[in-house]
Amino acid sequence: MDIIFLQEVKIQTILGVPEWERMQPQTVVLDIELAMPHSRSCQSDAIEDTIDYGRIVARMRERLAEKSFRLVEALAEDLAQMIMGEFGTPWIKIRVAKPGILPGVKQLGVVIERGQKTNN
Ligand SMILES: Nc1nc2c(c(=O)[nH]1)N=C([C@H](O)[C@@H](O)CO)CN2
Repeated sequence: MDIIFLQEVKIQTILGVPEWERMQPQTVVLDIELAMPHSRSCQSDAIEDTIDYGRIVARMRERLAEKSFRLVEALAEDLAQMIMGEFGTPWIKIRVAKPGILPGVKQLGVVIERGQKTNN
């Protein structure tokens, strides 16, 4: 099974529980791994045979501009379901981090994993 990864994708969005935190967009940092449904592109060298990671980044930016969440868990779940539904990946792992939101903590957040890895 082949995996596409995206590391330290920075996106601005409204997120947080308290009102003060939701008053302006903050940066979330995303690390994503997603399974390819097949490995055809390794032989064909054709973008049509793979999941275009540029399109995933563009869709996540659109999504987080139009929606807002209170919890990092809910944000991660929404992106996982969107990517699985729109891009046909059978398995995804998403790490959502908030940098510098709590004093003395560099980053905090959540990691979720959805779907099944297949044996391609
Ligand atoms: N498990 C979580 N705990 C907390 C979250 C969260 O999203 N998931 N969020 C907050 C606040 O938004 C915090 O970042 C700022 O007060 C607190 N705990």
